[in-house]
Order: sequence, then C-alpha cells, then structure tokens
Amino acid sequence: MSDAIVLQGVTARGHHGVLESEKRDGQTFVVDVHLTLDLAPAGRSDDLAATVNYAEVASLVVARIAGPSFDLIERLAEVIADDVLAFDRVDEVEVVVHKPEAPVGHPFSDVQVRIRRSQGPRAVIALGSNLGDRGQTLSLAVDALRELPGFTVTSVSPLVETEPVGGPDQPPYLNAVVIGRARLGPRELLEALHRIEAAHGRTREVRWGARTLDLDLIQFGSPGSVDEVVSTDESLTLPHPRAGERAFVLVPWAAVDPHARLRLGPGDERIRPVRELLGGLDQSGVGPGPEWGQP
Ligand SMILES: Nc1ncnc2c1ncn2[C@@H]1O[C@H](COP(=O)(O)OP(=O)(O)OP(=O)(O)O)[C@@H](O)[C@H]1O
Ligand SMILES: Nc1nc2c(c(=O)[nH]1)N=C(CO)CN2
Repeated sequence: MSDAIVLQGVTARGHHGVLESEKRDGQTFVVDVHLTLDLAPAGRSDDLAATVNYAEVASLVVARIAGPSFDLIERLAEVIADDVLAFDRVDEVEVVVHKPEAPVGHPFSDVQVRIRRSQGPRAVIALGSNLGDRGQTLSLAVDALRELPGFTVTSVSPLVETEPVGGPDQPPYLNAVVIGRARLGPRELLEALHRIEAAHGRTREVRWGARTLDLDLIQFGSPGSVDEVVSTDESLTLPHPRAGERAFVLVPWAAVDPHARLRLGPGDERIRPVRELLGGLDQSGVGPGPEWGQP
C-alpha cells in the first residue's frame, strides 16, 4: 500500500522535557504525521467518511503537544501514533517530533525522533444468536471481544432481527458484525471465538441448528492487500464461503462499514463492494433489531 496522507509541520507550544525549566517555560514542538491507508474508497466515492480527516489528525496532534507534559519526545511520538491508529482506516503511521528549541548546549538546527507503528490486519466477525436472552448474549460476546488480548474492536454494527436461513425449524436470530484489528493470527482468533462461544453454552449438534451464540470469522485482512488471508482449509475457510450470500451478515456489515468489500470466495479473483452484493440478495428476512443493551 503506497497511498498516504502526509501532514507536515503541525506546530504548537508544549511543556515536554526532562529539565524543570522545560516543564515550567514550555517551547515549540513541530510534528509531521505520515498516514498509510487505502485512499481508493475516498477516491471512488468523494466521501469524507471513506478516509481520515487530516484536520482531525492535526487537532489530535495539537492536543497532545499542548497536553500533559512528558519527559521524552519519544513518549510524545508514541501517544500521537496511538491516537492516529485509533482510526480504523489507517494501516501504518510514521510520526516525527521536532524540538528545534531543545536545550542542546551547542548550536544546532533541529532534533527529532521518528517512529513507525502498524495496525494488525482488519478482521470482520459475524455474530448470531437465536436461543436464550439473545441481546444479552451478543452484548457479552462483544465485551469478551473487547477484552481479548491481541484484538482491538474498532466498530460494532447495530443489531438486526433476522429470519433463520437454512437448517431445521428454529426461532428468529439477532445478528451483528464486529470489526477489529488483530495482532493475533487468524487461527488463534478463531480459537478465541470458539472459546467465547463455549462460554455461552454453544453446542454443535445440528448443522445450521439453533444456537445461543455463533461467531464466524468472515474476512481476515483487506481483500486484495498483502495482509489478506485466503484459505481453503475446512477448519478455517477465508473469506467465509457463505458470507456473500447471507443478508444477515452483509446488512449489519454494510451499516457499520458502507465501503466494505468482500472476495467472493477463497478461490475467487473477484472482489466486490458489500453494498453491491446486497443489491442482489433478498433482504426481506432482515429487519431492525433492538438497541444494544435493550431487551
Ligand atoms: N471462516 C470461518 N469462521 C468460522 N468457522 C469456520 C470458518 N471456516 C471454517 N470454519 C469451521 O466451521 C466449523 C463449523 O462452524 P459452525 O458450527 O460455526 O458452523 P455453522 O455456523 O453451523 O455454519 P456456517 O459455517 O455455515 O455459518 C468450525 O468448527 C470451524 O472450524
Ligand atoms: N438469520 C440467520 N440464519 C442463520 C444464521 C444466522 O446467524 N442468522 N446462522 C446460520 C449458521 O451460521 C444459519 N442460519
């Protein structure tokens, strides 16, 4: 990925430094931020929501420069990198902090630190429940994902109420989609999903039968990018082979990421916008669900 947004020379006064006089008097800090992200969705749609607003990044940087004092500019760079990586769309960030008035004791023009930090691949997880207190179970599953080491939840879709698709006669489902960034590998993530399912009384007796909780890994990495994982292995097929035909997955996914794209199958070259796939599906069995946290 070579697309980037580059914001240079964001300047503000701050009180970072090891010396008492630096903390007391303050000085000028200058920050450059280089964000690596896919700009094609914004290029195609002309929609600010499909990219990162550089003015928001500048405000975050100024807030950190002017905010609570750190001893080291390394620390200032690190917190700025963390703030920028909280934008789900950013794959990698480089932060340079300049301190041109630093007390160096000799003539000099600038001192700077430069760090580069990356997100893990983006993972899309589909949630479903049609037994017990469905909303409560799905809320607890999202909590468990938020607490999962090596996984950062970045977005949670609204709940949808859906008619069962396939399998025996069974009650209606609540479904949702969670998107996150994974430092875990896809297998470790699937094992963690199975542990969360088991903690909520999930059993596997009937294929496509009723269940307290179902967590499917829909996609790991961005389709077409180097971090995408494609697998035909039966124990972990990626992308999930039935996702493209399931309105109960695609409706909540498109609601939380209108620019999402899906490879049509593990052996398939075709990558399609989720909204386009939805256009070809019968969505009559999918309706709005309760608010999160409401019965
Ligand atoms: N992408 C994937 N996400 C989740 N499970 C997968 C995936 N690929 C393969 N599997 C395997 O599928 C097996 C059955 O999973 P599960 O019981 O959740 O299926 P299901 O929900 O009844 O059906 P479906 O897979 O059609 O949603 C699991 O043991 C798992 O190893
Ligand atoms: N509406 C709906 N139907 C389903 C679901 C689901 O989550 N929602 N899951 C299935 C197997 O994973 C089978 N059928």
